[in-house]
Amino acid sequence: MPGTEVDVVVIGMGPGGEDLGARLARAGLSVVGVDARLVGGECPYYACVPTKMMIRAADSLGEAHRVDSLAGAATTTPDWSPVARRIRDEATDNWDDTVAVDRFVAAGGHFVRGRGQITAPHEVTVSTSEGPVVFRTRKGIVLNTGTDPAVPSTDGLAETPYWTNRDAVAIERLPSSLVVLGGGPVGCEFAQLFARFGVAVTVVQRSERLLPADEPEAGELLGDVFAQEGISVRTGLSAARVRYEAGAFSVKLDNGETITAERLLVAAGRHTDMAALGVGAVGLPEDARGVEVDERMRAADGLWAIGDITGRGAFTHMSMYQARIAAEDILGDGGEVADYRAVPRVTFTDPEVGSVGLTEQAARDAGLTVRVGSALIPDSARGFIHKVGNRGFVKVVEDAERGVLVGATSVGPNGGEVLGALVVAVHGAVPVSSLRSMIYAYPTFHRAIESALADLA
Ligand SMILES: Cc1cc2nc3c(=O)[nH]c(=O)nc-3n(C[C@H](O)[C@H](O)[C@H](O)COP(=O)(O)OP(=O)(O)OC[C@H]3O[C@@H](n4cnc5c(N)ncnc54)[C@H](O)[C@@H]3O)c2cc1C
Ligand SMILES: NC(=O)c1ccc[n+]([C@@H]2O[C@H](COP(=O)([O-])OP(=O)(O)OC[C@H]3O[C@@H](n4cnc5c(N)ncnc54)[C@H](O)[C@@H]3O)[C@@H](O)[C@H]2O)c1
Repeated sequence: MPGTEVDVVVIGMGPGGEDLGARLARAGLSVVGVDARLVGGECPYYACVPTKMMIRAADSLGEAHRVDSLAGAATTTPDWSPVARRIRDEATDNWDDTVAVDRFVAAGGHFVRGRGQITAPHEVTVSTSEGPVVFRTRKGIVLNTGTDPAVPSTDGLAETPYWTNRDAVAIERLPSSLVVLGGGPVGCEFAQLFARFGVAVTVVQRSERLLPADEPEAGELLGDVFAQEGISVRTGLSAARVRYEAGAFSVKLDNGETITAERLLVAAGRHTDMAALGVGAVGLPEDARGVEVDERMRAADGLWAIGDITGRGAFTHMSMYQARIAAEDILGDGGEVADYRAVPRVTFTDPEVGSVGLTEQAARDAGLTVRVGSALIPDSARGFIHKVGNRGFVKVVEDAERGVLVGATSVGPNGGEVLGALVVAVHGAVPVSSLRSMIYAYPTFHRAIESALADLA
């Protein structure tokens, strides 16, 4: 097949691919953007934006329950319909990406709806509803294909109408009960928001605690908060068998216990099919979990990769960050190289769990001489004033030889916002002595940073 010659083909238009494609098109390159589903990717249609709208609503209910302790009495009548409406109308345009496609086209890009595959170096074949379309690239191909929900091979699960995040954000009606398989960020965010709407939620988490990628104190605290809110958290367990009969799931755990619920949500991580992307055509392993890239996002001659598939943190801000670096490289502008020392991440539970850089254990494993300090939010003036809902802490991890923070965690009300100061500290390698000499406004939650720094030992 001869194929159309263009400068760049972007396969998969997640947040980074959309941004990079438009940047290159605005710079005058001929750019083809390919997406099998919706331009913008997982984040606006199935992940960050709709889930944070759900959380915003659920947290308003959670906060209303605190009125009793602080300001009299409040009763709530939870109703999912405003949430469903907001997601449909304000977040996703009823899962229609016309606005995003038009934005890309207005920037000068050419959009093709279909599934792209690398079929040779500098060659992409797109399976469209009208048959295959071939493009040859002068500069190269950018992969931003993201991930799909990983579905465990649990006996019987595949035959059931389980939900993934893509189903859960589109529901019109709440279930009465829900089992969540997985206690990472996706499982924890969904578990709490549904529980706050009155759903009876059980989290089954294979690891020994929730949010195992974060500091142990964070997962332990969240487990306590979940228990207080009536969420059943079953750690160190996974499902051995799943059945769906008469409108109910029954989940047999590997300790023999059986849990029943109206719905089951799979939140057990993500996966990507490298073979289907055709990376073997440019000499990359098809059985890999992702695409390895250098500091300018180059994966092979004429191939760049950005976003979740690079394995550097499955976050929208990472996809956008890498997009900027790859775009500058493609345009020959030199530009910056990737620096992953201060990657921030926030799980939007209540309390929010924010972290940056290395955990204490990761810093020790890296051979650093580590000092840690922490401070509890309830012990701070603001935590005392806040009272109910004040659980949280700030923990800082110092490379004692250099006298700089290499990691930090901020859990609490607005924990993700407090994290901002800690990201500056880690990214800028601000000396701990300077951080200690700063003035921290009274009575803010971020004053706990000052206390955690004073605790460094
Ligand atoms: C429930 C949930 C909540 C989340 N919340 C947050 C959050 O609050 N903050 C945050 O930073 N991150 C969050 N994330 C992670 C975030 O969604 C991703 O990191 C983000 O979408 C970036 O992904 P990406 O750029 O790799 O591509 P994606 O967004 O995954 O998009 C990839 C695109 O490629 C397309 N595609 C795939 N294969 C092909 C192919 N062969 N041909 C053509 N097109 C293809 C897909 O259709 C898709 O549109 C959340 C994730 C989940 C699941
Ligand atoms: N706020 C945010 O930034 C945000 C929110 C959601 C997701 N994300 C990103 O999306 C990615 C995916 O998140 P996730 O929570 O789906 O994945 P994850 O891999 O972080 O967590 C999945 C959890 O499921 C557990 N698990 C796996 N198989 C299981 C089984 N069979 N039974 C019980 N438990 C099982 C694992 O122990 C693990 O802790 C993450 O990288 C995350 O950072 C980010």
